[in-house]
Amino acid sequence: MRFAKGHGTENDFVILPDPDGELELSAALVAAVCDRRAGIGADGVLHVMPTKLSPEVADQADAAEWFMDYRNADGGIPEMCGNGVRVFARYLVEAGLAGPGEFGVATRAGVKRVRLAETGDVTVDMGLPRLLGGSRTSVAGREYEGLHVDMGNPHLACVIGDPVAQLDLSHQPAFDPEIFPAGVNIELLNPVGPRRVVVRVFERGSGETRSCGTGAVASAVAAAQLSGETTGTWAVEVLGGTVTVTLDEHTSYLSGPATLVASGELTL
Ligand SMILES: N[C@@H](CCC[C@H](N)C(=O)O)C(=O)O
Repeated sequence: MRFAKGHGTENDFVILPDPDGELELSAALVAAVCDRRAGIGADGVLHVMPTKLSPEVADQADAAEWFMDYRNADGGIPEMCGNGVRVFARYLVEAGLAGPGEFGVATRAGVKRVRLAETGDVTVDMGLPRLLGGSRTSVAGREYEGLHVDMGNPHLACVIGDPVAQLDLSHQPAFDPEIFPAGVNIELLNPVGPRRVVVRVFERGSGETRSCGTGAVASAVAAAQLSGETTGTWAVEVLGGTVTVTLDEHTSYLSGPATLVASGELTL
């Protein structure tokens, strides 16, 4: 099986091209590939499928030739991955499956338009975040309030007073299973300047990651709400670098680097 490896601000992915839709991608296979000791190691898998051969998104085939069938490291199947779609776009262009410039990618959260800039950054139109009220988490015995933000996938974005650099995110933070019956991605953030935040993320199905694109947008939304703003551009510092989030009345955009680092043959 051919593979490539890539990352967006160190949110890393194994890319599995499957142009004929032949790969049986079980949860066990995904978990084995993502294993950082016995596999290649990654936060998730980007399974590259022709949209028209993928029944769950075949209705998107007119707007997007390729479907990002994203899987979490534990084999779970989430709706969307913001950094994943940027790395997916980079792969499509480098593999000659899409022309440079702007195009659509099919996802379980609908078609996402991506744009590759000459600078190397990839921008994705992430759609309008949905604000669904408040909830709480607790990390190592400390309770935090947050905002429930739906980015296609669920987020709880918490602006906190404690320095995020000192948090212990080695265990799953608690959350309310009545509000998040399918689990949730949890962001903890400190505003550190005008429209600038530092964020740590505990991802559903992957644990703490060094970046999360949907989480970066959810974090910007939470920071914006705190400062009484609804539009503008936020710098979101994550462990793996910095991404940019722009909020406007109709949608949100996520921009940052997306890089391929390896390719080869997988023998698992
Ligand atoms: N890293 C991703 C989000 C991946 C999915 C998430 N773990 C979930 O289960 O919803 C991103 O960049 O958005």
